[in-house]
Amino acid sequence: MHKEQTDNNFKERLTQLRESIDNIDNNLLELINKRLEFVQDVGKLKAKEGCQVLDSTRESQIFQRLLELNKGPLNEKVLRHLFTQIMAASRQLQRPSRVTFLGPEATFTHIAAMNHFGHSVEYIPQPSIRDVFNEVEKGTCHYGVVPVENSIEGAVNHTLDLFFESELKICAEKYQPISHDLLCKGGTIHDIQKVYSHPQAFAQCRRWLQKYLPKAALKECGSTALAAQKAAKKQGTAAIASSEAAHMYQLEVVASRIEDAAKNTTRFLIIGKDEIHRTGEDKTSLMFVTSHIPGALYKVLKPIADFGLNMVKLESRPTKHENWSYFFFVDIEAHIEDESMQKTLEEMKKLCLFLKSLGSYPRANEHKGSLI
Ligand SMILES: C=C(O[C@@H]1C=C(C(=O)O)C=C[C@H]1O)C(=O)O
Repeated sequence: MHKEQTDNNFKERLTQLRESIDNIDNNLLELINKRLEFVQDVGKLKAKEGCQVLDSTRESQIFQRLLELNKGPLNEKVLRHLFTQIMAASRQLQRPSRVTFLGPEATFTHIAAMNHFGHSVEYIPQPSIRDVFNEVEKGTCHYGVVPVENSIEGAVNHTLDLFFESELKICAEKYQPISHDLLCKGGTIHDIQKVYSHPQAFAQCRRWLQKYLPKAALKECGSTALAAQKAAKKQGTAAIASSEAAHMYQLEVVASRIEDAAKNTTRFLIIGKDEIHRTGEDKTSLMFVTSHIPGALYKVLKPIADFGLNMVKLESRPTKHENWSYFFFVDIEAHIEDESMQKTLEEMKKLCLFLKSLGSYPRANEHKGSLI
């Protein structure tokens, strides 16, 4: 076949396919707008009854249903991303919501928040985890996002401690894969004399730094995003931060994925004032203090096993009121409305000096990586 003929065939076929895509897009647009009209009606109903806008239980059920229905080629990650954005736009239409997070912008907490709530909400950074709690408590923001544990470094103690004083509830959890890049304003790796980052990021990239930048001075900062801001101001300096930070602070990525261990993940909590209903795949977080008697912790945990519940986390923190006395934190795979959980709590309460539930919320899957 002549080249001209092949070109014409290609163009014709491309035009046909694109026409089909345009038709689908027109239908999608119409359907999304129809969906939003129903969403507005739901919003009016909720406003009348004084109900909250975000219904995590319903959203989790929507994801479960769509994932079962999906036959591809759309993959799970992209499906989740698309519907996160559609639902975020829906919530925003019912009532504009404000989400606060441990800032500044482009921290991993910000990335986790955007992956959870989508791009349609207003994001407000805070200088500390305590400020995130305060803003949600005061009601200036509807939800807060804070880190609670990292797969390599362990618990974020400050977050755990703040739950003692706070009446806020955990409304959701989010696992965010953490990947570090080396960012700088320009030039090459050979020009870098100083590297800024958060101590945890340094710890996570130790071997890489020893190999490629053994002579660079390492300067600790309060967050990887702050490190990026600093590196943006001076040539010859770099930051270890997210690729999102590169984009936000106009830096170049000199080396990507420089962390020593793959599968580095941080678990974030979404805190707020909502009570989240049962989905069937839930987690409940509890905080308690045991008495100072032999076997106290063993006895308090025993009902969890007796009622056949799965404990997925146990953490301890000093109470700070009395030396060598501890708060314990446990996560259990159940909802507080479950009968087995109710019975477990009844038994545990009898054996604790203090016990409170930090909330029941849908269990997140650790392997639903980030897309944004
Ligand atoms: C539309 C609703 O409000 C919100 C938006 C949802 C959606 O877009 O499907 C689902 C749950 C709520 O977080 C609803 O409650 O049904």
